Amino acid sequence: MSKLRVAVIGAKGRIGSEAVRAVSAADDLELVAALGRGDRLETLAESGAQVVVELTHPDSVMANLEYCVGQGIHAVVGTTGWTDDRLARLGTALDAAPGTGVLIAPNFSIGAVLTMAFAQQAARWFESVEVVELHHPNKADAPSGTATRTAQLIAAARAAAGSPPQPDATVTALDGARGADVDGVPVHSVRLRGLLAHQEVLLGGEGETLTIRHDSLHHSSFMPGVLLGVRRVVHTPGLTFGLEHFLDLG
Ligand SMILES: NC(=O)C1=CN([C@@H]2O[C@H](COP(=O)(O)OP(=O)(O)OC[C@H]3O[C@@H](n4cnc5c(N)ncnc54)[C@H](O)[C@@H]3O)[C@@H](O)[C@H]2O)C=CC1
Ligand SMILES: O=C(O)C1=N[C@H](C(=O)O)C[C@H](O)C1
Repeated sequence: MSKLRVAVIGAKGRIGSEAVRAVSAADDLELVAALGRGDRLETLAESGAQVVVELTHPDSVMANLEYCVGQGIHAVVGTTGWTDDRLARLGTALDAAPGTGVLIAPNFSIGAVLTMAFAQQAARWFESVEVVELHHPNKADAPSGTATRTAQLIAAARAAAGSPPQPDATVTALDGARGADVDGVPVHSVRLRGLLAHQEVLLGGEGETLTIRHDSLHHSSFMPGVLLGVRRVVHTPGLTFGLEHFLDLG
């Protein structure tokens, strides 16, 4: 059986270099291109890439994806920075490229995907919920894509359950003291040398709290999700947002 031809953009980065290793080691995949900043996107089409793994920077990802989708190359995207406007732009590009699939995964690690699912499930049962994400200090953005998505899912679950706004009588003396507001859920970002990627969802009710915590301790934690995405995206036209759609979470 012929191997799936895969390219990585952002190949010298923290997660990109791990993806290059993981794709190269997979028996059913062939690494046909590994692009860094300044390399020509045309290399992707010339190499015959069927799937691109995009792991660059929020400032780069749109142009890279518009090129790939325009060429009918499927994409698995870990890069952050997704807004409704950007998703709409990508949707328009995909409409013009029927058969092409793009997976955007705010987080490729199974533990992080489960954290989001558990938080969504728990959200309606607690009065209060806050998200704390903790990352290495070289991270491009804050809050993390995972924390933003987690907060959005929690807010949607609370809205569906008819939950009232969270109790909070605080008068803040300094801007930012209560974190960023994502759909009514406070999100706090910590940047600390020594960390990689971590998240806590804190839920509070009468006389009890529940903490859901996930830690990515190495970039290898993201690779099973990247490889699953590569194998599945070629059979999944259109836009898929979230790796959970490729997992059977029961
Ligand atoms: N979804 C997930 O599970 C994960 C997502 N990420 C996200 O992936 C992105 C990259 O993260 P890191 O690897 O830590 O960053 P990094 O800075 O270590 O690597 C990014 C690489 O992309 C390159 N690059 C930037 N623009 C480019 C372009 N136009 N063409 C080709 N290469 C380009 C940079 O030169 C750099 O080598 C971030 O948005 C981060 O949040 C990171 C880890 C896991
Ligand atoms: O930049 C990172 O490192 C990570 N970025 C993603 C995010 O913003 O959620 C995923 C993971 O947290 C690691």
